[in-house]
Amino acid sequence: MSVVVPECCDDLKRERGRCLFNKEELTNILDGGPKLTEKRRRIEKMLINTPELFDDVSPDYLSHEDRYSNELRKATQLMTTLEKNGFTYNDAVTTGTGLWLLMDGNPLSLHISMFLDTIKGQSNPQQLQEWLPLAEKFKIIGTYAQTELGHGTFVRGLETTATYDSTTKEFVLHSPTITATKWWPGALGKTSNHAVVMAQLYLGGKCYGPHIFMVQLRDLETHRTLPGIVVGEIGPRLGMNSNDNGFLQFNHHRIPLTNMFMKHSQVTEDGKYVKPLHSKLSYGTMVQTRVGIVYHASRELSRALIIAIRYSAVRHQSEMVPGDPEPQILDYQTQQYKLLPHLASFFALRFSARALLEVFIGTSAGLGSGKMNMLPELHALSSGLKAVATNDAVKGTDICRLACGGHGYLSSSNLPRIYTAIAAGITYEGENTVLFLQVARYLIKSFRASSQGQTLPFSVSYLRVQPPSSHAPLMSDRGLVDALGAGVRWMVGEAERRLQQLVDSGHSPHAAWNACSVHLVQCADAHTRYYICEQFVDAVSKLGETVSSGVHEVLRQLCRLYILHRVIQTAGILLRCGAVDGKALTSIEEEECHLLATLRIQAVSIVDAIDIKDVFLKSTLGAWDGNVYQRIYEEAQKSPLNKSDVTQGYYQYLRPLMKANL
Ligand SMILES: CC/C=C\C/C=C\C/C=C\C/C=C\CCC(=O)SCCNC(=O)CCNC(=O)[C@H](O)C(C)(C)COP(=O)(O)OP(=O)(O)OC[C@H]1O[C@@H](n2cnc3c(N)ncnc32)[C@H](O)[C@@H]1OP(=O)(O)O
Ligand SMILES: Cc1cc2nc3c(=O)[nH]c(=O)nc-3n(C[C@H](O)[C@H](O)[C@H](O)COP(=O)(O)OP(=O)(O)OC[C@H]3O[C@@H](n4cnc5c(N)ncnc54)[C@H](O)[C@@H]3O)c2cc1C
Repeated sequence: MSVVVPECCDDLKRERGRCLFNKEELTNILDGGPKLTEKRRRIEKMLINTPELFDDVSPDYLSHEDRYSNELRKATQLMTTLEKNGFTYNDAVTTGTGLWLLMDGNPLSLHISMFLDTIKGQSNPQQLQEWLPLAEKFKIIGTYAQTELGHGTFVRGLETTATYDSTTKEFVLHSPTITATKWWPGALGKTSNHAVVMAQLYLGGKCYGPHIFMVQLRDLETHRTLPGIVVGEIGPRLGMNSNDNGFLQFNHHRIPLTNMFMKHSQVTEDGKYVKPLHSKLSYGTMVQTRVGIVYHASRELSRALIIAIRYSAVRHQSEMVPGDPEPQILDYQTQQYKLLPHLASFFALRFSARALLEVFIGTSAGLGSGKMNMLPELHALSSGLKAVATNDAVKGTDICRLACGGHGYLSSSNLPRIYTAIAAGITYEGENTVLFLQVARYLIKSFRASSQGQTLPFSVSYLRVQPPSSHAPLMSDRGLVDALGAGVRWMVGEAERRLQQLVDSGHSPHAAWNACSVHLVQCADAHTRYYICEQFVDAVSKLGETVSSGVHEVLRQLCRLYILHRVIQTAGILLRCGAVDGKALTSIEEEECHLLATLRIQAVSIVDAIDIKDVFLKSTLGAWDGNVYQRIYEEAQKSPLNKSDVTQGYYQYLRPLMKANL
């Protein structure tokens, strides 16, 4: 059946006709300015004009091995296309385009992110000069091998050892137990010929804790595994199965002294240890990746939202008024309640990701001149935002899937794949509960420091024991954000009180910490969300002076929805600490419903402004033209089961069953 694709279906035409703001202006804001929009579109055009980057057959129909090879084919093609056209792989990552083409995890992603970032951030000048050009030109291909079968979260508990032998000036890498096997690193199984490996440094029989080493794993000509190394792939996962997550064991494998990354700590030829300025500087690559993940999560959430909101404008179901035509499902308040707060979250995360990036850049510049004081703040912010962003992206993506009813469960909607890929983000790069507990540690320390009269860093300054009282009217954006801040202060104060009470009653501080950890995680989550609200309000108010009134109004409404929704989610705490009363909550609930109806009118135009092209959305439900049913039907025709009317399975199994005398 041939498809006549209308320019765009009537429903979407009508939706777009109601747009009251300048879409291009909103696109520019999301990209970070018109120049960045223009650059992103140039990259997209170049990629769209490279047919080799697209799948002929859906990866769903490929074998495990073919999925990997197909993705590797596209990943290498992507790198050469970028290079030939004067772009870097970073350009493809920071615009999202590259990651979207490589739809389900790709075998070069660890190379272009954590492997290169470790070389840039952990090398001394000689190492940088030696390794960076090789890695940038793909002469060596690597990954980040830290997690082991027995330990992922607890980096200090890693078992892989790197023992210095001063007689040969080498480190001996060894995996003493099965649990010391490196397990999970992306691209480790079959792609990488090098890895940066986290191992316990031993000098003269003493352990100096985890340090990073550059290790060659495979021969650069034959790609065969080197002696003393066992490496392979770990098998199918929930998602991202086109990556070759791998395992790695060392059997007394020797590497030169100069292969320990020596920017921050050093080992001399005679085996002396030189301490770093801060003990956690070797965790820098993780921090940098967490910053990137906040952007990544917001982008993936936006893809799901575009799909679900366009589909909700095209899908008609049931009767709102008996006898009337079936309405667009987006007209149901419950559907708006499912989707629009997540749309607001996407904007909130995007502005917060930008603010975090600035903190990261500022802190990194400080580290360059020996200033370590911003490191705890960066660690807490990046941990909290990584956790909230991935939690919300996963939840939001699943809500988008559910909001599309049965068709959201179709692989061709692309929602399952977006979901399984981003779901891994809750676990990798620091499991979210664990990261929240790191944030909580910072909150409690800050709260205690404030009681002793110390000045607090900016992200926690609102926790000070005697904060200035809020002058903003409660129902203003600022007033509600101040109320949320008061709620977090109350929660942290309460956590501190409970901790102290447990210690006073004879518990060790560690036992007390564990006994309060559910509450502590809630404090960290609430603190991070307060920070996000602040960033959203600040960004919208700063933009107010520079953008047109239509765009400003949309941003103001989204920001308001985010705050109202957050207040309702936190109602219990806010009532307990007296920051709001029942009457205020009732009016907030009513206002939220009102705002849903207002935002619904322009919802399609808002997701259009996110400006993700169909080839990157890869969805039968979310395409720009809204031609949903034809696309779903055509995708189904591609199923290999439809190649013949009667399948082999019929002759092999079904027919014998039907003929059997049961
Ligand atoms: C650029 C990318 C772009 C886009 C991304 C897109 C897609 C994703 C692409 C790639 C990602 C794919 C795969 C992911 C790869 C991985 O998963 S790699 C493995 C990641 N592993 C982890 O994250 C492990 C998590 N665990 C930890 O980080 C630590 O073990 C810990 C923080 C939980 C605890 O560390 P310890 O050494 O045990 O700490 P401690 O002795 O208890 O001390 C705590 C004190 O140290 C401070 N601290 C901890 N970490 C840091 C840090 N990074 N920076 C600064 N300070 C740190 C902490 O605050 C405590 O300080 P106190 O003053 O309170 O003592
Ligand atoms: C798709 C994917 C890709 C990955 N890529 C890489 C990679 O490239 N390189 C790499 O080195 N690693 C990689 N990892 C590993 C990843 O970083 C770890 O899985 C992650 O750090 C969590 O560690 P874990 O698996 O040991 O979980 P655990 O730490 O065993 O967590 C299990 C449970 O225990 C809880 N828990 C653990 N510690 C605490 C605590 N202190 N307090 C309270 N609760 C706790 C957690 O909250 C969780 O509920 C990848 C993982 C995945 C899923």
